[in-house]
Amino acid sequence: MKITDFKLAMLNVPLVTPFKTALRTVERIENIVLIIETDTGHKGHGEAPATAVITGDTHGSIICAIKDYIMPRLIGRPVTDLNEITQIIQGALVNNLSAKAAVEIAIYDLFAQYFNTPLYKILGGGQPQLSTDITISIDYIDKMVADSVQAVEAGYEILKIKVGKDIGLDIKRIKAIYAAVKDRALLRLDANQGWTARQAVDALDILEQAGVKLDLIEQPVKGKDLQGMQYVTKRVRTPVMSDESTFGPREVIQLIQMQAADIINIKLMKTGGLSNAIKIADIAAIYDVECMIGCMLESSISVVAAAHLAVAKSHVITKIDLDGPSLCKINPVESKTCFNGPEITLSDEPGLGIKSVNNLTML
Ligand SMILES: C[C@H](N)C(=O)N[C@H](CCC(=O)O)C(=O)O
Ligand SMILES: [Mg+2]
Repeated sequence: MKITDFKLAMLNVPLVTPFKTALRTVERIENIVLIIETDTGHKGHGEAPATAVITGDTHGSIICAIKDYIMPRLIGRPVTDLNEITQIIQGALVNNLSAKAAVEIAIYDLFAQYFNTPLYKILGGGQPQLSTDITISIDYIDKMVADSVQAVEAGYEILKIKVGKDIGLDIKRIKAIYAAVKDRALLRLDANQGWTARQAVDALDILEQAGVKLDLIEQPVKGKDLQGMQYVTKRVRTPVMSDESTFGPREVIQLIQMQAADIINIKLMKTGGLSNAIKIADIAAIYDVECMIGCMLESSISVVAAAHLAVAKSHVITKIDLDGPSLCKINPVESKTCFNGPEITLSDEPGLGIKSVNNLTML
């Protein structure tokens, strides 16, 4: 099975409700989709969102990196040369991690299709069911409480509450949501770098003393502020998780050695795809550090790739934040993978099990 050609397209899917974090507000998914073609007629699918505020990647940079730097180096290669291909992808240019992720996802899709096996089995097997949390966007307190109650009534048992804009209001937001759902749902917080280290410690002290129990606090301080992450991790009882602080395996090793977080959030769009995500999961397992598998605003193309990885690495990936498809008004992907509220059930079709993708404009 040799790579012969590729197509790029823009995927456009409206969100159920605007997605609001400390960093940005988004109303629709507009992601680049890559379809890699082969001499056997098999097609591999990949996806890259332009999350410029986190990864620095824009639609223009993703298209240019795939079209001009990565894919020309892969045409003619057999997909079974997986390790050589991932080396070429990672070495084709620096940064551009979302573009690299899209290409790697499509290549792993084809690699598993070559063996006529679902990707999670190629990656090590496991039970193909996961249960994800759902994100509650940052908003007025009443709206966040109403959204939280609605999510619980829809079957979600873990809520990821966005905070990080105003520390005083954030404390009120969390207390109000906790009071409304505490017996029915576990709360995770994501400040998306919006607090200082002192603010984070003070806020978590206040919440802990008020009896608010939290599953974790994600990225309380700026991504580059590892000292700040370490300061918070040392002082609060709530587990601290890194997101914007850790992209690739080297950063994960440094963070673990500094004890600057308790948990690592792995996202394919930060690692540049599956090969580095696998390395991070293996490193974390060596150090006995738990991981979350997370996503950006992604549809079920790249989210399903992340889900296959999480199934295969469930011994270390114990927390699931793969709610991208749940936040969308429609699922543009035709496949047997099932998204039913929090439950994700992977298909046993070869590769990622993608039959076709709707809502695409070819580029
Ligand atoms: C969608 C996911 N639950 C999430 O919250 N991801 C964000 C970043 C998403 C974005 O801005 O596209 C995160 O974990 O920080
Ligand atoms: Mg985050």
